[in-house]
Amino acid sequence: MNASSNNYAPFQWQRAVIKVGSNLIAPQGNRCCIEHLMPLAQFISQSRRQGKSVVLVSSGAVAAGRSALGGEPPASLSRKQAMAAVGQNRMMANWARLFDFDIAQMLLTHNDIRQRDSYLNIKSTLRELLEFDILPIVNENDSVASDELKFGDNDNLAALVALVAEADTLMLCTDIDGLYTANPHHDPKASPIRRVETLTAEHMALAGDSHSCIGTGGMLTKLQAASKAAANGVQTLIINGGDANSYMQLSQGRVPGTLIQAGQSRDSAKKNWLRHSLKAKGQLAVDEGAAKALVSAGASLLPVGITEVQGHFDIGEAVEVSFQGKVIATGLSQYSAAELRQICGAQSLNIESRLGYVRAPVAVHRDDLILH
Ligand SMILES: Nc1ncnc2c1ncn2[C@@H]1O[C@H](COP(=O)(O)OP(=O)(O)O)[C@@H](O)[C@H]1O
Ligand SMILES: N[C@@H](CCC(=O)OP(=O)(O)O)C(=O)O
Repeated sequence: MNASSNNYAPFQWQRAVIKVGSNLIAPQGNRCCIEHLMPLAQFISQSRRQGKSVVLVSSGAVAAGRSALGGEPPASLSRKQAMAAVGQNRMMANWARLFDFDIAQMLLTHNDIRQRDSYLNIKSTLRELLEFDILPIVNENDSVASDELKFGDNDNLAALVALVAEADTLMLCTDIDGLYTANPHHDPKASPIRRVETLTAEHMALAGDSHSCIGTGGMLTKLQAASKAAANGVQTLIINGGDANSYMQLSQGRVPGTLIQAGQSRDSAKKNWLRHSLKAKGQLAVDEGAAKALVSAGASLLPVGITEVQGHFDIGEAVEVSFQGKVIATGLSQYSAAELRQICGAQSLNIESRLGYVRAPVAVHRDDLILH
């Protein structure tokens, strides 16, 4: 299972979701501390200057808010939620001090990602923020999420954000430099595992709990997140996020910590998902111009090119796109069938006058569409 990182091609990434654990945000479990975040903040700034894009998933709200509510570890869910309400604010203020560009806060629950309409809203918001070069900072909406609405841990949340944000890489920044053969805090003989081609039950069995009472999930949730990411064509790095050397290695194309490779390309993962997991609920017939734009120009489908809407579907459901009776693409609709019937054939500028609002300028966004 162990391998040296030296024999591999340089490490590359273009869009990463970087997740930072509570242990780095508030190491003593009560106050935000900037010390461990400086190297990461510099790495993010430098990567953005090189044209890469980053979405940050930041834990630490509960730990950062603890001191305001007595300083003890939370004894109940409501205490934890109140701590998060205080700490989220502190944490964002801390991040704002580290960057000289705009940052944006996005607080999500599991339900928000599960539900089709809010899923598309999250996706569109992320797209807009990244287009304007704003750094999205995501956390679980701890003060509203009850158990059944919760992700519970930010490693798995970050894996889902990586899919929604169309990232190629998930970086889990923690207080240890990667996966070891056992928890090194308990076993001095533990040795690091540098590269994993395919995660197996054997790897999962190596992962134990967190040694501190600040982090949630320990190594197991990181491997679960990596497994989700790999299945969707996203590579995962587990690194020591407080160590400037990790980022230096990354900027030299080397792999610090543990790299868990993607199981397949992102394109084929997306194709499989759209083809096999989602059943099309309707059909959109399009004119020749729209068909050409989709097939030859890699464009999104605009309402103006739709000539007919068939079936009953809701926002975010899958639809087939056909030209002259032949299915040419499948994608997720930004509008319901009823809405599309009102705006088909209309220029995007006229969506508002027909519907009274504009959810999106396109009917099916290119990122949510595969060609047949
Ligand atoms: N096999 C393992 N390899 C490395 N760390 C492990 C392993 N098993 C358990 N751990 C624990 O996981 C911790 C990291 O997880 P956690 O404390 O939840 O961090 P974070 O707050 O960054 O999410 C490590 O500090 C270590 O105590
Ligand atoms: N949403 C919680 C973090 C939960 C969590 O997964 O924490 P961690 O294991 O430190 O990433 C918070 O902000 O405190």
